[in-house]
Amino acid sequence: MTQTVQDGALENEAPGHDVLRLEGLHVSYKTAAGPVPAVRGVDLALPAGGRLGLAGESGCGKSTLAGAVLRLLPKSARVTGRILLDGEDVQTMTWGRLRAVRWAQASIVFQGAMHSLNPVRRVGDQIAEPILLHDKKVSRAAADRRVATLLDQVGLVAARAAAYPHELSGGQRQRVMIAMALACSPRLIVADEPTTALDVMIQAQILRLIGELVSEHGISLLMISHDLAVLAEHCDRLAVMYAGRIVEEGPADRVFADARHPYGRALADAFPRIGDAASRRGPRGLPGDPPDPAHLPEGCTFAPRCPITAEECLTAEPPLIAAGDGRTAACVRMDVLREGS
Ligand SMILES: Nc1ncnc2c1ncn2[C@@H]1O[C@H](COP(=O)(O)OP(=O)(O)OP(=O)(O)O)[C@@H](O)[C@H]1O
Repeated sequence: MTQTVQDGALENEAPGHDVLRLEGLHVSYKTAAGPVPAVRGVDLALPAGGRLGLAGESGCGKSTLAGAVLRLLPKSARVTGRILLDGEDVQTMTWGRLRAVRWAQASIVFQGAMHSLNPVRRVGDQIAEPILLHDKKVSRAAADRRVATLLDQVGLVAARAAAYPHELSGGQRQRVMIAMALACSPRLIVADEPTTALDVMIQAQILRLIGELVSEHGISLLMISHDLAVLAEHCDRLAVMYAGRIVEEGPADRVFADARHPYGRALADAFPRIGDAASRRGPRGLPGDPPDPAHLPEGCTFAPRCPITAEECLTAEPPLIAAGDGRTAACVRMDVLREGS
C-alpha cells in the first residue's frame, strides 16, 4: 500500500465486516504515451448501512475507482490491490460470479442516464432485466409487478414502464436508473455523479430520493461528486480525492466544516453553504488545475496550488495520517492550516 493509515479506521476494523473495502487500490491506464496512473494506493472502508461520499475535481480518479468496484473498466486499465465486496475479492471472481454479484450485491448509478439506458427498449423491460436474470424462478408477471413497485418507490407511475427513454425527462430517466439499481435489493449502491446532467431543483430531488431509499432499505452508499456540500448533506463520511489519492477522510460534518487538508478546505469553500448569512463564505474558485496524472509533480501533488506550501512539501508525497476527530489527512502542514482557520 502506498498510503499509510496511522491510527486510521482501517487498522482497527475486522476485515470482512465492510460491505465495500478497498485495500491499496491502484489503477493505471495503458496509453500510447505511456501509463496513466488514475488511482494511486487507495484504502477505503464502507460499513453496512454507511454512506460514504467521495469528492474531487474532474480527472482525480473518482469514476475509475467506481468502475473498478464492479470490474467495469476498459481493458487498458491495470488494477492492483484488493477490492472486497462483503469480504469477497472482486479481482479474483470468475465471470459467472461477477455476473451474479452485479445488480444483486452491488449496483452503480452512472451520470447521464441517457447513455446507460438502451434507447430502443421500454424502460420497464430494462428494469425487469436484472430481476429476471438473477432469479430464474421469477415469472414475467411477477417481474412486472416488481417493476411497478420500484417505479412507485422512485416516484413514477407504473404506466411509465411502457415508455422509451427519450419519452422521459432527464430526472425521470435518472429515477429509472435508480429503480434498476434497487431492482435486486443490493447491499451497495455506487452513485457516480448521479445528477450532473440535471437542473439544480431536480438534482436536489434525486439526491434526496437516493438518500431516502438507501436508508429505508439499509443499503450502503458510495456517492461520488465534485460537490463536497452535496456529499456532506447526504453522507456520514467523506473522502476527498486528489490526483488519484485520498488526501482526507473522516466524518462528513467535520471534514466539510473544518477540513484538515488544504485541498479539502478549498473544495468546501468552493460552494456556498446552506444557511450562510449573506455569503460570509461565498463560492471561491480554486486557482490552477489538477496535475496531469501522467506527469505528477515531485512531493505533494497539491503543492503547486496550495496556499500553505513550504519546502518540506516538495520532497515526498505526504502519507495519510491521523488528524483528530476520527479523521485522516495527507498534509504535513495541517497544523498551519488549523492555526489560520
Ligand atoms: N480509458 C482511459 N484511458 C486513459 N486514461 C484514462 C481513461 N479513463 C480515464 N483516464 C484518465 O484517468 C484519470 C482519472 O479519470 P476519471 O474519469 O476516473 O476521473 P474523475 O474524477 O471521475 O473525472 P470526471 O469527474 O471528469 O469523470 C484522468 O486523467 C483521465 O484522463
